[in-house]
Amino acid sequence: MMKLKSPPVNSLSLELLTEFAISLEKLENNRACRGVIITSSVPKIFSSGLDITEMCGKSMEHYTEFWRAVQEIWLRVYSSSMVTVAAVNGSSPAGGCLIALSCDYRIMAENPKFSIGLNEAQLGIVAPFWFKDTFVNVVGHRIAERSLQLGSLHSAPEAHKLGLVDELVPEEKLMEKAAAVMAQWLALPDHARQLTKTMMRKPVVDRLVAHREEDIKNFVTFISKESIQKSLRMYMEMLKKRKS
Ligand SMILES: CC/C=C\C/C=C\C/C=C\C/C=C/C(=O)SCCNC(=O)CCNC(=O)[C@H](O)C(C)(C)COP(=O)(O)OP(=O)(O)OC[C@H]1O[C@@H](n2cnc3c(N)ncnc32)[C@H](O)[C@@H]1OP(=O)(O)O
Repeated sequence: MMKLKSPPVNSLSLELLTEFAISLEKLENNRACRGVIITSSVPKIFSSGLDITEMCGKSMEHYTEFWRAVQEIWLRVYSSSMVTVAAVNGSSPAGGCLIALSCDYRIMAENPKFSIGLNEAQLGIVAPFWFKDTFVNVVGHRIAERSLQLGSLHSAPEAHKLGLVDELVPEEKLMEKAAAVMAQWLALPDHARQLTKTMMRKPVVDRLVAHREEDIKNFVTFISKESIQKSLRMYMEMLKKRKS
């Protein structure tokens, strides 16, 4: 099991992304490990998505390093040879949702206060093509398009209805259910499951691998724009105001 632990809200900072990638690599290289459940040890939050402070007021070099780390974590989770189950035990916007979408199966706590989705448009930013592709592969083109254009965050019941999560279970049953799903998936021979996963996911993975440097350049150019920086600063202020 891998538990995200970066209070208060599990923002995906460069440090957390780097630790996450190292942990995944260790598991991937351990032949005895055939599956991983990804969850959070922060109450009510799976992950608040990418750490917005990493994308605000920093240098081009920093944005480059940060975006490479974001790409890396997606490539590792999405193309993992292990069975990956997301036990979504709290809200999961944007980058947090991407982590869950990249797993093989998603189980969410059936708490209507928890929400999940790719809400980038609400921040005035655009989900990159590989976020979009991952989303489309889970919910289909029409639902993904509407949800992305509106930057929707869906309540747990709504997310289940849309197919964004596979199952809802009472919060106290989440880990038990995740373990049962893992056992079901691990009952199959690894090689057949792995080859099938690769067949389904390879085109999307290859697309980023082929355009990785261009994607970094696009991100750095986009995020460095003063209008985008202003949107991000306003969003952070809104988060702080909402609190007080
Ligand atoms: C042409 C295109 C080319 C390339 C692509 C270009 C761009 C694409 C770039 C990036 C994609 C972005 C992906 C992302 O993931 S952006 C992050 C989106 N996340 C969110 O919108 C979530 C925001 N947070 C919340 O809604 C709430 O915090 C949450 C529901 C998670 C928890 O609520 P709660 O009431 O429990 O806590 P808060 O008081 O709100 O937060 C505590 C504390 O944490 C700070 N915070 C929250 N989220 C973040 C974050 N994602 N990053 C950094 N900091 C965050 C919040 O401000 C509070 O701080 P403080 O007031 O100092 O205590």
